[in-house]
Amino acid sequence: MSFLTVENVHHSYFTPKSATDALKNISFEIEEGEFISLLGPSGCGKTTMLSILSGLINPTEGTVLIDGAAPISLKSSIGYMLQQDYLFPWKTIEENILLGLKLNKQLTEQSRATAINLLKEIGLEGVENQYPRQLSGGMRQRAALVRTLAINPKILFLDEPFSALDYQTKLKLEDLVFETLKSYKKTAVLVTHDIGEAISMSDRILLFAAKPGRLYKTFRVPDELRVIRPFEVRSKEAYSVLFQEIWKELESLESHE
Ligand SMILES: Nc1ncnc2c1ncn2[C@@H]1O[C@H](COP(=O)(O)OP(=O)(O)OP(=O)(O)O)[C@@H](O)[C@H]1O
Repeated sequence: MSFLTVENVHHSYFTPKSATDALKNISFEIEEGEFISLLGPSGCGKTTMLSILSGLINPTEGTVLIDGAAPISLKSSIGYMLQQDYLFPWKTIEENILLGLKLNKQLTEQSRATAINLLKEIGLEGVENQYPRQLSGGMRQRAALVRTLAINPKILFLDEPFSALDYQTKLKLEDLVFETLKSYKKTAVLVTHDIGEAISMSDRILLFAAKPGRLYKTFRVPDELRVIRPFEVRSKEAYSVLFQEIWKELESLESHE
């Protein structure tokens, strides 16, 4: 059995006057250590899918299993990286990165040392006693990544974590997150609007279509691109070929709306 399985998931949002089919008949699997991107036009259900995968909402129908368990039962071992870093401004970086461990009752001398070491690995040595406002946006997102990794999550959900950053910082952070997740062999699901980001970071890309939200097509990123860092991927011929292919699919989806 795969590490993560989604079987016949259907989700509708009900209001007193209407029902929206946000997701219809979704099935896919993710292997342990895989990096998957969810890509698609606005309203195709990416956020809804991520909320279901992370146990924030229950699907109207269907099942999700992560390592054999329902997402809701894994709450303390699910990691998030979001568009905003959600660091607490009144806490130091060290207090912020240890927060998840504290909440999960996993804070020990050992886990604290591991978290501080991660901070060093990610290039933030010496900022432990600083406050978030003293750091740049990219540094804060790196601290948020350390806070997430500190709890040693089984899986990470990344919801457009780079979209609020300037272009150069975004490219640098894509590299750093990619290398860090690969070296810790973490399974990750990224929601993004950026085709380039999806190709350069993922093993596979799931393209969703809207109205109703559905899994339209899966793209496997060529092996030659999966073994190099995201920034380098962007200069390869195979990257341009896949970019064009996905671009055309997105255009045809939008023209059918
Ligand atoms: N809480 C809600 N109540 C009612 N309808 C909702 C709710 N959340 C989402 N929807 C609808 O469900 C559909 C899928 O929304 P969702 O936010 O999952 O898509 P998305 O692909 O993440 O969009 P975007 O890229 O714009 O963030 C849309 O039609 C949206 O209007």
